[in-house]
Amino acid sequence: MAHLAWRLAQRWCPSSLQVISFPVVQLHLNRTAMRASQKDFENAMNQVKLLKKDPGNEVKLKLYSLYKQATEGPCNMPKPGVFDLINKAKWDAWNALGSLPKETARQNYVDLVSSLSSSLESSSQVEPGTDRKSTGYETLMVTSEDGITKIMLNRPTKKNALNVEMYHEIMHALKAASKDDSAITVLTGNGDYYSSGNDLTNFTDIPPGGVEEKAKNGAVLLREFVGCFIDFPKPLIASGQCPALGHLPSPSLGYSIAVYASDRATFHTPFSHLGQSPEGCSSYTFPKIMSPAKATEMLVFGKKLTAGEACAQGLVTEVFPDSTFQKEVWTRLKAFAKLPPNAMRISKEIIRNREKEKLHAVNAEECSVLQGRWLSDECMNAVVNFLSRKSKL
Ligand SMILES: CCCCCCCCCCC/C=C/C(=O)SCCNC(=O)CCNC(=O)[C@H](O)C(C)(C)COP(=O)(O)OP(=O)(O)OC[C@H]1O[C@@H](n2cnc3c(N)ncnc32)[C@H](O)[C@@H]1OP(=O)(O)O
Repeated sequence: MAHLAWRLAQRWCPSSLQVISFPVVQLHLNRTAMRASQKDFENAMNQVKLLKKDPGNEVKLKLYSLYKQATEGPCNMPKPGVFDLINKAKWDAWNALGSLPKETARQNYVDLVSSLSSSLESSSQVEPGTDRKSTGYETLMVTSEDGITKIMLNRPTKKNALNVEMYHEIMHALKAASKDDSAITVLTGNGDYYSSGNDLTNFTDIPPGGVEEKAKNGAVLLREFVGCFIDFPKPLIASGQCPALGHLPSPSLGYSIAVYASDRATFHTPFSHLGQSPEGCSSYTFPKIMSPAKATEMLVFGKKLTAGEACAQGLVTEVFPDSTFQKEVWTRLKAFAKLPPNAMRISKEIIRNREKEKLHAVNAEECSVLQGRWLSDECMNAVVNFLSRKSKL
């Protein structure tokens, strides 16, 4: 119903920019006479994150375009290439709003969310505290409270696999967190996986330059992504209650000053299974943190570690019982966040700085090796097997 309503709602009345009358939408016409405040807008953004059912791509595009129009005004970004399907769809949706005033876009956004909320139930499955200050990301929930910026991967139905958009959004969120007034930053995941690593569908949309161009772009993206972790100036904590697979564990484990895991969490870097090779500087940091022999088991043979094993190996700082995980970890984080922020920054700097150059060099080398791996039959077969539902990890 909401879906249909919003198809109709997209037919703007050019003069007033109000929506054409339709039962569900009509309910909101009275509200369009009012101006949504910034607070209403922020509340609506939070509400979107709590929707239990996915409202579908069409509505999500509408929400995206209204959000962009409300916050940035008319689209003046260069149009993405035809093969960049997702970004092109987003660009088209935003551009279609033309010169719609920011205030009207804000009001329409609030009305759209209100209509969705009344037809789709709100979720009760998100972690506490996530509704306080979300910031319009598509794949993340970012909140900032009590001196802590929390970046939560938020594609739970895809086990928080990192699609290209998520790579970009994490980089953006890290850059924003490095400048905000929080003392510490926490990286976590929503749902039953901290992350399932690189989204294997990233391998599917091949640009005009073919797989070679795809692999080259992938290596550039990965290098930049890992570089953001290397350069991140504040204390960064990875907090994981559930399995962490592949990609994200390595950069976030290697550069976090603390890793908290529940006794349900596992750590798995199955690079060889996928015809790939270590990344996130894990080829350098893991043998240093663990031992070369244990790192080999993990990075070459893809041995999965329990949280307890990872803690014994020094990859994880501390393991908490699953039932009390959130409470215990957040009590601790809140205490840390009260420490003098500059002192923490400087302490992190002195620990990490002498390694920085080395880490950037390792990152560059790993990305270059991976670029070759992505073109190999071993890697292509593994991806095809997953995508054709023949294999899972
Ligand atoms: C040239 C490319 C450029 C790319 C850009 C840069 C890339 C940098 C890459 C750096 C190297 C990274 C290495 C890694 O990350 S290795 C790890 C890769 N991950 C995997 O192989 C995990 C695959 N997933 C699974 O094995 C299982 O899904 C899992 C065990 C995680 C969970 O199983 P479960 O049965 O509980 O759940 P489902 O399988 O039903 O999953 C639910 C839906 O989520 C989708 N899903 C899950 N993980 C991924 C993934 N990694 N990529 C894409 N999609 C994923 C799954 O397909 C289901 O979707 P549907 O509901 O639509 O079926």
